[in-house]
Amino acid sequence: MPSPIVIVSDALPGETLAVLKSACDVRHLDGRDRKALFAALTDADALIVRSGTRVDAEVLDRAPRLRVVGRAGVGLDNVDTITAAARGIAVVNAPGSNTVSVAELTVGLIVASARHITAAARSLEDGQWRRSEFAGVELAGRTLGIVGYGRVGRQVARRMAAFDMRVLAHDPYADIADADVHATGLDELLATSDVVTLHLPRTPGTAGLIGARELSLMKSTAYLVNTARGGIVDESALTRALREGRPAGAALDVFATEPPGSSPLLALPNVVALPHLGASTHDAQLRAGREVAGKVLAELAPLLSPSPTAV
Ligand SMILES: NC(=O)C1=CN([C@@H]2O[C@H](COP(=O)(O)OP(=O)(O)OC[C@H]3O[C@@H](n4cnc5c(N)ncnc54)[C@H](O)[C@@H]3O)[C@@H](O)[C@H]2O)C=CC1
Ligand SMILES: O=C(O)CCC(=O)C(=O)O
Repeated sequence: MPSPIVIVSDALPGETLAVLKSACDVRHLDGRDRKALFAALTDADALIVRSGTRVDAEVLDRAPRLRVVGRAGVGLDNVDTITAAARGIAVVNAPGSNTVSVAELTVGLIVASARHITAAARSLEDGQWRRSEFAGVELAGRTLGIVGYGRVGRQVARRMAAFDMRVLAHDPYADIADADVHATGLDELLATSDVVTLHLPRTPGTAGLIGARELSLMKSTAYLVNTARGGIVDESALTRALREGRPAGAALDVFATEPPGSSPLLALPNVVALPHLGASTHDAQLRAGREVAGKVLAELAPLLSPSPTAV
């Protein structure tokens, strides 16, 4: 029996690739090259992606043999799960694999915002020594508002409570029962928080959740941190709001379109921008790779002989 064909269209750890190669014919390409992706999918049994490959109906149309799409990470907003389900294609991901990495990056962005770390570092690299301009604020005693109290939101709450912040959380679907975390409505959270951090998925229901009205509720001294998804925030409204100084600044790991090209957000002095690094630790990538490889091989089991290397 020929080995099943697995297309890998984003970067995966060597260990994951080795596991897949022990049982499958693994082919690499850059998933942003749609032409190459379409051509490779004609005889593919599995496709493994991260956030860089859009797996829409057009992609699935080109893949008549596809049994499984593996998402080496959490967010499934780049995969058309409805079309996949209608065609009997399994979609598997690795929930929890990168929770700690995203929470730790979020802590970094909160501290960087409160203390102007990136702007001050850039200024010194430019040969300037402007200490008073970069005076920040302490986080202790101030209020953190968490929108989306799932895996990442909870880990951020724990870590920032250790900074002695008062923690609010808004999540219509979660049980917010942790001591020292106060459940609130979204508007109240936006109006009272010194830092607002987003940890919810991008879905048709959350796209544009943070728009002009919501931003206008924030304090002029507050910061918005987004390590969730770009499309949750209306970027045009955010650009206008940041130019007007309400909120005071934003730290963004994610953008509505990635890479964000010439987004005006990148040129604003009160924006800290990263190239979607929340899950980019060796630890998280190894966990995500192991989990997704195991799940993909399980879906391919009927095509495998002899049985695959255990993962
Ligand atoms: N920057 C990065 O590299 C990464 C970003 N992410 C993003 O972070 C998001 C959260 O990840 P997890 O915590 O693992 O997901 P999760 O599924 O554990 O938590 C998401 C929470 O959002 C809540 N939620 C849904 N709609 C909401 C709404 N309208 N208002 C408030 N809360 C709402 C859900 O009830 C859930 O509790 C992912 O969906 C993904 O988009 C995840 C991993 C890496
Ligand atoms: O590593 C990636 O592809 C991004 C991680 C991410 O955003 C996710 O897991 O949802």
